[in-house]
Amino acid sequence: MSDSFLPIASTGETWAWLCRQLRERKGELALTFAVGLVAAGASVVPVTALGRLVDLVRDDASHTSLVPIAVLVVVAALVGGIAAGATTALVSRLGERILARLREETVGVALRLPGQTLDRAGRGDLLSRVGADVAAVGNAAGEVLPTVISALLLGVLSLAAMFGLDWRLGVAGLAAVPSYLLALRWYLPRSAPIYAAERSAIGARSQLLMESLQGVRTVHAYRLERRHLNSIDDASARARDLSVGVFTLFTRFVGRINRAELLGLATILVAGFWFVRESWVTVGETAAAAVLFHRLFNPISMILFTFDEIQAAGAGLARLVGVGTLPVAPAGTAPLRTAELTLENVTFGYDDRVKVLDGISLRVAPGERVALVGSTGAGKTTVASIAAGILRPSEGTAAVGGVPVDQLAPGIVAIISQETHVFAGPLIEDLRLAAPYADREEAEAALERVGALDWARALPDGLDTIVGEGGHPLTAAQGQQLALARLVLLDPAVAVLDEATAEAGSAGARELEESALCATKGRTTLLVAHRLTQAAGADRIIVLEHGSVLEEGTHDDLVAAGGRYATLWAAWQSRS
Ligand SMILES: Nc1ncnc2c1ncn2[C@@H]1O[C@H](COP(=O)(O)OP(=O)(O)OP(=O)(O)O)[C@@H](O)[C@H]1O
Repeated sequence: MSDSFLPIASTGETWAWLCRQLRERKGELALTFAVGLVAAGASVVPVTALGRLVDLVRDDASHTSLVPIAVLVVVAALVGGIAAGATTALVSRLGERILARLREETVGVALRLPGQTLDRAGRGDLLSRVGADVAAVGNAAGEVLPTVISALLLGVLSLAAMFGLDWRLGVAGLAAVPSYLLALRWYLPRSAPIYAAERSAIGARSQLLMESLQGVRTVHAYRLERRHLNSIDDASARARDLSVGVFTLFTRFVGRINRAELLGLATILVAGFWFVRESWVTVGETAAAAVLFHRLFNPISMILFTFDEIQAAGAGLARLVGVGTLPVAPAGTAPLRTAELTLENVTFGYDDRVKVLDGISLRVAPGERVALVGSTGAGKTTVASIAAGILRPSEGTAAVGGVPVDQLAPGIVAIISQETHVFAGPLIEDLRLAAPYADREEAEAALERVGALDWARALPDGLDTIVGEGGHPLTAAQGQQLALARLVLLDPAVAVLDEATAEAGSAGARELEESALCATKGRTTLLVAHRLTQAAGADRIIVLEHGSVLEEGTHDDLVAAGGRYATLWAAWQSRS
């Protein structure tokens, strides 16, 4: 599976998105910029004051003439300190807000993506975008960006100050720029592939480690320890060699930067010497220009050394903005007309090559309970997903009361799929996901209806017990009952149950069947039945084979007809 099935925004799209965000926050941006300028300006002042000081000392000025300079330096230091802190806070706040918006947009789109898109793309890609990519952009927004922006402002203002001292000194300062650019031109094309190789080697090592740990029983059983250790060793060695390569390259890059610094400073000093001899500038001005330039060493290095992080953040941003470019159908709003579920000539394939459903039509009357039966791979889950609006048919329609399911307001159709999820948190909140305003009595009533109240109350903190990942463990059957209780609270007119009891062992299965029956009483219900007792209790049964309807009728009719269902039923009875 390609890891980039979800789109990645182009550079143009990413910039356009970023500019839109910044335009929306013009005021905040202007304030950040203004405070940043004050901070940079305040840090340039003491240096120019130093130049003035040198000239005063050379001219044997009186002690009192030094006082205003000392005051200026102290005030500039205070203002600079405050403004620099404020700039960092403002830039990170701006960055964090934009990032929060991006994360909300991405998750918002991801949650409304059609199931097929997510299945094809692989959830891993999406998870790495909202996880690792958000972290990379967050790091840039919170730490790298404030440094870079302050450094850029300081760089521009320092150059301006050098030109302000004397244009010739400014030109001498500019002379170092080409060496920096050359260093970057040497480094960037070399660093990108080696960093990418290092990242993938580290990824491969983690993958190997994870596989070995997850499959540790198999590894022990087949005595594969040595072989696994050897492969992990090899992968580690590759990652280590690449890391050493990255470090070597970086050290050589630092050498080039140092060379550029040396060249710049030497140019200013030599040129300054000449300018002083020609009486174009004073010694103090030359000294100030040299210190201004020297003070740029740190900021420039910071910008250059964070280039990789900025590149990673840029790539992450493009991946996040890319998710936002996916077309997502707006949530439906149509009200319920009648609770009749219909599928008409529905054709569907997970990919373009194989048709999984081939022109299926079925109808579930209001309040009717219809069971779908068929061998593995017949297409039952696919039909259920289409009926619930999780999958969209390639041809035909799935509708409730004549309205396509994707146009219906939320809460009219609900599905309990094979993967019922217990969300981490108090059990009662898990229930309230379906109905946020439900009170404790309603939640308890829902649990009671599905026969789960007794065990829920018996949990260590009753309904307030933390369940889900890291919380009190629930059995698979309890998880199913919780899902059924959520369905009761949501109170949909149409319920689709896909193997709601399949998880349970045979002892608990009957109890779960009973829970499912109670939860769906009075609702139009389409039920994927793997246990034929569930089908036998339904009003009508539809037998699917190879994506088409093979038989349809009541249990008694189908048994009497002696067809596929009758064979399945006979086999089921002899087994049980
Ligand atoms: N996400 C998917 N991507 C590709 N093919 C899929 C996917 N899900 C199901 N299929 C294929 O579609 C066909 C129908 O699967 P479906 O799960 O609907 O059948 P089923 O009758 O519910 O089977 P089971 O009883 O085993 O759950 C099968 O051939 C299956 O391999």
